[in-house]
Amino acid sequence: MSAQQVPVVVLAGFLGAGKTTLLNHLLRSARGTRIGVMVNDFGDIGIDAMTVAGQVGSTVSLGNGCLCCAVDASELDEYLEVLTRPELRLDVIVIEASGLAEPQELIRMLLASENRRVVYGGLVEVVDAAEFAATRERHPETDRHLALADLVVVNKADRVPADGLRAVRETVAGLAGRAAVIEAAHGRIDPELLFDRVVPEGEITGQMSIEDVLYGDEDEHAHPHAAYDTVSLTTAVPLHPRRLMAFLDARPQGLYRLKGFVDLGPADPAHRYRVHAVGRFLRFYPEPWPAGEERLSQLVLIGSGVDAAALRKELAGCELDGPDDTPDEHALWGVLRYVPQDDEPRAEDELPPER
Ligand SMILES: Nc1nc2c(ncn2[C@@H]2O[C@H](COP(=O)(O)OP(=O)(O)OP(=O)(O)O)[C@@H](O)[C@H]2O)c(=O)[nH]1
Repeated sequence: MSAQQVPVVVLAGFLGAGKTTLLNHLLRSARGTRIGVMVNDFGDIGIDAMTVAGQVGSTVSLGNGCLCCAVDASELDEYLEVLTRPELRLDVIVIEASGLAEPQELIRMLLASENRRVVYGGLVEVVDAAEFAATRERHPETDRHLALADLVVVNKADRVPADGLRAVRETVAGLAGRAAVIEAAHGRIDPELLFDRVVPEGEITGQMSIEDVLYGDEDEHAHPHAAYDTVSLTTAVPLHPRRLMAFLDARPQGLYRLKGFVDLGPADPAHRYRVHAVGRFLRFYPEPWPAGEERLSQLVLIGSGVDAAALRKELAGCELDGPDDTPDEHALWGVLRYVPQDDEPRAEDELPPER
């Protein structure tokens, strides 16, 4: 590897596994390491890009859609070109793949990149320990992703009992071959683990050879997107907390992931609420409205077999309907039940410090 080459690490894992959380931990704790970030969000609104703040001001959102579906690597190359400018002096670039990405495709694109200043730096797969068995059942390709990984982070260790965690770890280790497998809560891994695992040129660790990655059987790709729909919603009308909770409590089984920010209007004018749902897991993280920020609710919903029109209609029904539709003083309680308690980090703890 020449001295000028910047390793590009791919950070992948299924929807909601904790990629953004881990990335923010890295940005916060990798003092001295200059990290460039590319976020490959899924949906019209770049929620992830809004919640990742690069240390060097080099956060680039790849915009709508999934990078692994791009027909050619031109967009990726364009962004790599920007991030590898010598004046940025980046030590490493991390691409956070969308939760529905096919990491093999991303790796292929990186290996095929004509940018001489980058070198593939390995695949980090984040696994949600609590959802692992169910995700694997629905997505057999999980096994193939783990086989490609150089480092697997079994995240959300705090959400499963010790024996369950051990079982997940053993299964993951069996699938991940020679890759390192570590447990983490809230993505708190030692940054050295990631940045030292730069793969020497021409060699990919793990069980698959470089030929497997480059020329692997295309038909094997059961591409997860086909089965998933994304619904994005932006509204300047505040939402009624009680109706929002009724919607969330009754959300359809297929609606696996929901993320974004909501404005609860007069129920709490001082805060916006960051919201995350992953499977049946639901959390709200209140945070002061950033000064000068337009008060919007922005949500991305991802699921399979969901009725997009019905979801839009239900969400529209959560909007406050004129001055008489005012939430009473108890309306916020349902939301507050899902705000993490003191023993669980709040979203702001997972964000990098202000620069
Ligand atoms: N209890 C617990 N919650 C976690 C942990 N890591 C992440 N979370 C929460 O899980 C939710 C999803 O985390 P994200 O980091 O946004 O997940 P992601 O993989 O980036 O999600 P997508 O971009 O949608 O694929 C958020 O509410 C996080 O706060 C963890 O280790 N334990």
